[in-house]
Amino acid sequence: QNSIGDTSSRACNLIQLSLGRRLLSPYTRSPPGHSGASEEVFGGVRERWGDTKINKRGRRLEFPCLVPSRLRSPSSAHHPLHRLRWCQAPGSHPPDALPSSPPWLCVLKGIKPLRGQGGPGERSPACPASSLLPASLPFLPGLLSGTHRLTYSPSLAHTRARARAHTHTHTHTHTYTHTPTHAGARPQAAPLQRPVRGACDQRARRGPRRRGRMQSQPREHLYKLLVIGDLGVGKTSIIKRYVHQNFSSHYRATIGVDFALKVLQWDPETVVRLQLWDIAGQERFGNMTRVYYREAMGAFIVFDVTRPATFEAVTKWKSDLDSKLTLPNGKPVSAVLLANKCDQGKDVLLNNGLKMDQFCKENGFVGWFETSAKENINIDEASRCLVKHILANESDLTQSVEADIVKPHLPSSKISSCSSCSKS
Ligand SMILES: Nc1nc2c(ncn2[C@@H]2O[C@H](COP(=O)(O)OP(=O)(O)OP(=O)(O)O)[C@@H](O)[C@H]2O)c(=O)[nH]1
Repeated sequence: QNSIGDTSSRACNLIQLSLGRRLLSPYTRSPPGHSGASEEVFGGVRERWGDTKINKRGRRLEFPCLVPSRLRSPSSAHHPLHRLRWCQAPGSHPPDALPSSPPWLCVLKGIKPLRGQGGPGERSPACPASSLLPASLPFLPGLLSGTHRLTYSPSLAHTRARARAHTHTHTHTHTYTHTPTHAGARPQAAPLQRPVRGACDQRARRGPRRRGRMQSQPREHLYKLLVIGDLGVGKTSIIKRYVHQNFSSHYRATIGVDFALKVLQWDPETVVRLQLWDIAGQERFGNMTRVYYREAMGAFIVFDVTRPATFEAVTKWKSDLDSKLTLPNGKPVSAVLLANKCDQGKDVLLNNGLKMDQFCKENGFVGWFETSAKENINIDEASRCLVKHILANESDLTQSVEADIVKPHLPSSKISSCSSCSKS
């Protein structure tokens, strides 16, 4: 338990949330009268907490967890990754509106706004009552230190909404600080050790359409990817290999969900950040997958080539995914099939590559790869295949949003001017 400050105070509100292997209990509201800011390093995240602010009517607002204003951007409330949310602890004074100016925006991670408290969760679109969503904790450290410029493509849903409002789509740019010290910034994987099989549907275009931009800033994409499959097939090991370049033969079952971040330099102009959600194999039998799947852009479905039963479960995982998650245009999210543990040489299932191609076609996978987390085989390739399809999907969606917009198109002779103006 990681409580902060005066926990005996009435105002202290400890919220615990178990995410994956962590027990998160970071949110303790400051006691009344406490107006200073404290900092707590939590899960590698340096957070400010306990600040108070006096609003125009002299009410003191208390914030259980705060992030610096430099994270604010027009899109931050809808940010698919950081899930910046407005939130307040129960019993504290609700603000009349979201603070419109710096210094603070509240960040919510896995906290469900309480109904009946008059809290902003009921009033603010930035904090829907259903915001019980695990946080992107591994991503915040990078955001809170160093200097970095981010061009952020908003989530697809958000793009669509903005496009409707403004009749054109665009990216948002905001500045925040960043030091590439996290694991995602580590060097790329070593080259493959042996020829491997697999296939990636090549129909996806090479990447997002380039748009004319004033300056050549790197474009950043943030994508949530799911890694799902039966117990013990090697999901965690694949992520560990991909992100941290290590492997352990020790098996420890994932509980709930775990997270990791991988940063890819996609091309000289594009950086892709992958938020990998490692979902416990046992979750298919629980109710949480719907929550975990939310807003994901792609998925790896993993099976163990040494255990045919895990291959049989692949179709169940895929239909679970498709029934709970679709892109804004109603299409299924891109999914890549990983036949893991191919180093064990028992890949009878895969001896006929053609059959696997057929299986993927029938079940809506954009590709399949024989992988080994142990020997680092094909993991980078599988990821590139998935990202390529996600980028292509995003590009298609942006275009369809643009196509949806109805622009008035009148012949010039029929363009009427204001009658009162023409009278003069
Ligand atoms: N030989 C071999 N063993 C592997 C490979 N990948 C994972 N393993 C082993 O398989 C076992 C299970 O791996 P995990 O990565 O924990 O499996 P998981 O799918 O995350 O399991 P859950 O968290 O329970 O869903 C561990 O003992 C790993 O060392 C691989 O590519 N080759």
